Amino acid sequence: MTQKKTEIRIPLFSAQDRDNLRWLWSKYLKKKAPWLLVVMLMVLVQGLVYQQFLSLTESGLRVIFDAGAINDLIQVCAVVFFLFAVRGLMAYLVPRITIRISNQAVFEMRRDLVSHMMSLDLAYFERTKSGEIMQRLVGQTQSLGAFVGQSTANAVRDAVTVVIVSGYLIYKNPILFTTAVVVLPFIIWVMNYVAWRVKKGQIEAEKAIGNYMNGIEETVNGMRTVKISNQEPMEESRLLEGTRSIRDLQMRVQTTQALVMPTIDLSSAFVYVLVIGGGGYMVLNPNFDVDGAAIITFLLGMVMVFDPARLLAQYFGALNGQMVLLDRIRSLYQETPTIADAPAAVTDFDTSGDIVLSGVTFAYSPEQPLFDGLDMTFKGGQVSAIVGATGSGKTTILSLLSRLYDVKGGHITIGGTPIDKLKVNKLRSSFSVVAQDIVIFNNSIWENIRYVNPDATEAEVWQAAENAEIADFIRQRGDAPVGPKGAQLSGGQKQRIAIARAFLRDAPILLLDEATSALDQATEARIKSALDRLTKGKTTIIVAHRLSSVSDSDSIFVLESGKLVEQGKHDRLLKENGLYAQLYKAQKKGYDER
Ligand SMILES: Nc1ncnc2c1ncn2[C@@H]1O[C@H](COP(=O)(O)OP(=O)(O)OP(=O)(O)O)[C@@H](O)[C@H]1O
Repeated sequence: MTQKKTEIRIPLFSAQDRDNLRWLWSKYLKKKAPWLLVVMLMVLVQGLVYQQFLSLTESGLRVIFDAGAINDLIQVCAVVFFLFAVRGLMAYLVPRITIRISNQAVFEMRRDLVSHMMSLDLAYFERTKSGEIMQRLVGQTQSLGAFVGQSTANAVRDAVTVVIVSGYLIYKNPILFTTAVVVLPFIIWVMNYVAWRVKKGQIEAEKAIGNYMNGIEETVNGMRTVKISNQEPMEESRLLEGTRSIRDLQMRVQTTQALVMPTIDLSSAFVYVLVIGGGGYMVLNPNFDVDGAAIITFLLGMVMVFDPARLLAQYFGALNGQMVLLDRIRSLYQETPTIADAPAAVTDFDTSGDIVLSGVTFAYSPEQPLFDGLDMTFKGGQVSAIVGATGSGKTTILSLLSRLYDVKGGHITIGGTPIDKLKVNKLRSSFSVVAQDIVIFNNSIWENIRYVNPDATEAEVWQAAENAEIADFIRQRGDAPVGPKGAQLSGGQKQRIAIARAFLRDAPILLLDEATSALDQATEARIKSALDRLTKGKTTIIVAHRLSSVSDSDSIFVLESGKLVEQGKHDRLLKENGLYAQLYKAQKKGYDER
């Protein structure tokens, strides 16, 4: 059975579009209303100039046809020149104002987008392509800003001109004008078709551009893997495929938009013929009180209507594409953070107290539950370790403590205070974290360390660097930036920067996730003694695969598939001969065999 292909028509100016426009107006344009009013007045003057020009032309032509006084003709010419000078002045001032308004609106939109983006949960960034975010912050805001500024002002000017000149022509010769507008339904039909196709194409084009930008980011960031796996041709063809689909979609949008001009041109040619024919008939027929000057002026008026009408039609053709951009931009604002300060959030809590997880349930996605009633207590001021197989949920526990994600059930308390009753920034500032995925910025190592505490003194930063055994390397490299994402550094150097950050931050709770896994044993041993000094008296939670590095912890928690299966000190766990003992023996055997 063949499936009938049904095409979903995307509504033009849907309720959503109207709502988006209202939002744009109230958020970014309303406060500029006085300036917009000035623009409107100037635009009105421009339209009136055309009407006056037509009226004066008719008088001038009569002077010529009726062999009138030359002075009258000079007077008409002088006034026409003056009127166009006024129109020229307006044409200069209007863009000056609208460019200011639109660039300011783009600036405010980007500022708000960035600020809103910063408030969003980590989960948003994990499910959204970075290409899409960049596209909103860069291209879409720019394009929309330019459109609402200059293009819309021009469109209003054109609309005013069309209305005023048409009004004048109706007043002068209603019969001829009615004859001329027979083409209107045809123009409306074409415009409707164009607008719908443009909107549909623009939605697909925006998706394609987002995918393309994301592809570039992935390829550039993963160049090491690309090269080592000889996958340059594959990446090249992936990006080529992306550009190809953008080209095809843009061509489709622009080819459709290109229908506007010939439609208007054809319609105008038809109208001119009607006006010359019908107007000529009126002049020749004594039943009509119409002379040659009136018909020439009428024809001139029609030319003056069609030119702005053509631009106006183009504007409406593009407008639907812009509605798509507006919707994309607004959708980012509509993302709401779930991890935020509770209404009566407190700032004071006992950072040295126990960290308790009670009946914690959590899942990254409903299909894959991770914790289902997890109970754990990390004693305040002590060193606890979490061990277990890869994927058992160790890092997730650290993420839940700092509210990078919120628990789905149960609760976590620090010193007796539930963490969701604390101000989020206060909670997070109580942690020094050395994470598995270390983020390094393209700056000097020194600046990278200072990042976690911009108010630190120079001596404090150096002390932290000394503690993390990276100071000599800083002296060697000086202020040289370390490349995007720290590409010019080794894994161990990045890890030492992260450890230096933890020293510099010196927060009351330490979370160390595989903090020394990339270090050679000699460096690890040296850093370990410094870390021991750092962790002294602080609640410390260490996640480690190398069990020998956590064997002296006050308490060791053993996780298996999101469940706490064992807990205790190293010796006791060995005696119990459970999972920990198995893991420990397996690792020891591995070392002994080397
Ligand atoms: N951001 C995420 N979105 C969805 N699933 C995730 C995310 N982070 C981790 N997971 C999944 O949750 C589970 C636990 O991950 P977690 O990183 O906590 O494990 P881990 O014990 O720290 O592992 P490892 O020892 O390999 O670092 C894994 O199955 C992982 O695939």
